[in-house]
Amino acid sequence: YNQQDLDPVNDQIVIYSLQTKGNITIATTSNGEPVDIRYTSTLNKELLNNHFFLETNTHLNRKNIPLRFVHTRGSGAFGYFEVTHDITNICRADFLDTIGKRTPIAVRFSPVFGSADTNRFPHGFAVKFYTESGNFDLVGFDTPVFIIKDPVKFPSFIRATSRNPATNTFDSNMLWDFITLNPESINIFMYVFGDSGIPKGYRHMTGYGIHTFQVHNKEGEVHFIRFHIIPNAGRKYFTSKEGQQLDGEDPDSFTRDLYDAIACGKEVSWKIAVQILTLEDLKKANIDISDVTLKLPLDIYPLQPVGKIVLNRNPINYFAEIEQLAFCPSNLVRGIDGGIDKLFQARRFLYEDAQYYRLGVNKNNIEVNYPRNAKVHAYNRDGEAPVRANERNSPNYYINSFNGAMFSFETDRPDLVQAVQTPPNNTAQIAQTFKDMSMEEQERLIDNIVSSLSPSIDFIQNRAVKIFTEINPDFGERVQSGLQNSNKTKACSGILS
Ligand code: HEM
Repeated sequence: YNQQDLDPVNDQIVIYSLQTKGNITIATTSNGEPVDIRYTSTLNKELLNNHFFLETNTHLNRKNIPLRFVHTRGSGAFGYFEVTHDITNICRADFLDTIGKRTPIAVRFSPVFGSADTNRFPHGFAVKFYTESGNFDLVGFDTPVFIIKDPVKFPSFIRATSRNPATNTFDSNMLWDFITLNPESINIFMYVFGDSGIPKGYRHMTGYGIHTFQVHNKEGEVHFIRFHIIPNAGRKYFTSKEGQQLDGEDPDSFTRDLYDAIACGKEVSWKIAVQILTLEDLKKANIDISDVTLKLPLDIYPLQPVGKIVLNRNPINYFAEIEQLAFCPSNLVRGIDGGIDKLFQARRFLYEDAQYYRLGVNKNNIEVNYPRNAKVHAYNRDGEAPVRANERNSPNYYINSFNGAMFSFETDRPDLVQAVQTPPNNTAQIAQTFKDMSMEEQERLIDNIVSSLSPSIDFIQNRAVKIFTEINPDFGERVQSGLQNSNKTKACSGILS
């Protein structure tokens, strides 16, 4: 075969064989003992003396680790971030300090729920920057807003959008009960049910950091930014029909497209830009700038370019490099102080907790998570593998008198501002989003809402229509008429003939 004629995804294993000359090595047990070919058949033989048989089977029994309970399926790749514009006047992070400077990155894209890439729900866009002062993780979505403002509602949202505990099916009553009892969530669903709900593959997907991050410069002055990640391949989307068709034909279509594009040497890149606000802007704004259910108006706070991200390497081993990737909003670097809202505060420790359960307490010692460009000494030792060199023979406590690692002191490091958070209030923004859509776009939005809402019970539908009417009477009326014309599920209609 000629490698140029082979498909990077379909023929990966064939390409591997072309790139290797003969068998790569002798097969051994994990202990390094060569496995005799006679051990590969066990018929009429003593099993307990066959270490190969025992090891391959008992290892298989332990193959799976806990999955991420959200964003379970994902695709990832590696590359670099390059600074294209100077923002040292607002942020002292060293990976941003020189135009042209490159920092290695890992990226993972993920549908929040479901088993298909084309699922009409938000998608995750998470970037790990391996900077010289530790890893910075930007863990965002493809929507500019989040579902809720108060983190105490997060578990309920996850449960309401998960399978019904009795029927084990997705449940329209649960979803729309949650949405209508927490109407601030409608802002994100304007994107989910709107034209930007299903990106045309990850290369065309936009990313948003969503939170308002506090940053500071060398003088200790604070500013506030929102991150936007804009695809150079252009923002493109699938319609519901296209998405459903692709879901049936190839649930891995985005994963395949990303892998293929990188393997075929296509430019896979995004621009990173930020909206910048001063402390004064924050104080005088007539909206809660820290509210993750609100986007910040681009005409008032325009985008300032910062850099670009380029993906140019596919994972060599999916489990090692993507499944074990662990993004944490608490992975911040000097100069980026973090989101100023309560939801970000919750995320700071809940990701860490999830990953202790999923990957173990030494998750940052796993190669793909290790802050490889920084010098690490955390005064953490022992625990579940991997422990790397376990901080060798250095002193294991602080403060100590024996040349153990010392703490730094950054003069002018500002405290995180305490945003006063009001109850969510984003109706005006939702109304504006609806108004800004063309008639055809509104039609598609309403069709998608109706198809999701129509299996719900009447009182939930009525509650939804009331909220849509409050947003815009025409919106409410059109959802209601769509519901009247839809075929509501009848009793026992799920039985296949
Ligand atoms: C209270 C609010 C939230 C909580 C408690 C929460 C919790 C979690 C947890 C526990 C995980 C799995 C982590 C792991 O096992 O590696 C996760 C994944 C993720 N979350 Fe959140 N989340 C919240 C809000 C958000 C928001 C606002 C965004 C976007 C701005 C977001 C984006 C993501 C992404 C992209 C992933 C997948 C990361 C990956 O690819 O590994 N989450 N979330």
